[in-house]
Amino acid sequence: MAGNWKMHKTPAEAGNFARLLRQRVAPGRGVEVIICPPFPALAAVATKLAGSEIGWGAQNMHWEPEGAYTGEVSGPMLQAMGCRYVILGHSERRSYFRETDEEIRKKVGAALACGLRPIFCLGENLATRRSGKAVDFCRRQFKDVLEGMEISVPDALVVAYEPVWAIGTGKTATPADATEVIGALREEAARLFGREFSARLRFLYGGSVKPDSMPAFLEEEEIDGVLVGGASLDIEQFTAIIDITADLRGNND
Ligand SMILES: O=C[C@H](O)COP(=O)(O)O
Repeated sequence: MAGNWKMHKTPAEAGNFARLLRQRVAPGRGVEVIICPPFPALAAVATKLAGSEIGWGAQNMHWEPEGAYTGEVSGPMLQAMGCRYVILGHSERRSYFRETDEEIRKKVGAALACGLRPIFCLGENLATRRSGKAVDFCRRQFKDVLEGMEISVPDALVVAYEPVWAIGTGKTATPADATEVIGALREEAARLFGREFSARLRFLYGGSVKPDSMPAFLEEEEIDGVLVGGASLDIEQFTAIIDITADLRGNND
């Protein structure tokens, strides 16, 4: 269960949320939980979550380790502060900041090289969905970013399928639609990295996930978890999502 906070929460608000989350999510529930605050709040979250099972990550990084790139943050800088995850290729970065698959590929490679786990996002827009080409489009995004990449173990990477038209709109893809795309991505992963790797690679669904909409996704065998935007900002909704997941996975001790 990963929460993408986007451009929300001050360091104080983020630290407070992390403290509450730690209190509310009992260890050993068998659900991996990650929150991804904005850069200025990372240190506050890291402090509150130190020594807990809850992970945290960033929402972007540059592909170079250092240099004259005003306003940018590098993978080694994140890694040095204890960060384990980084969201890359989110559709908001692709659309508002014109990030291309080529740049995302460089970022994913740089993150893997410095020991960060990319949460690599992809997904089609509404026009592509309506044209019936969503599966081919997502498969191409996956291949363009990952083909030829050195990935030591499937656990080094997480892939999030987020149809653009479902993000922040209140509309979700159907679980069957998500399964169709993720199934095709798994086939592509098998072609690129082998069957065993592909079977263990984790895929998330993202797009207007709420406590009431998420169980249907988790019941699909292809879907390993969810990437939550708006609902991850609210402690009640986010912990409800975690509790439901623990129940569905049979780990509600
Ligand atoms: O990264 C998260 C996604 O953009 C989903 O956001 P949302 O749950 O607010 O639709």
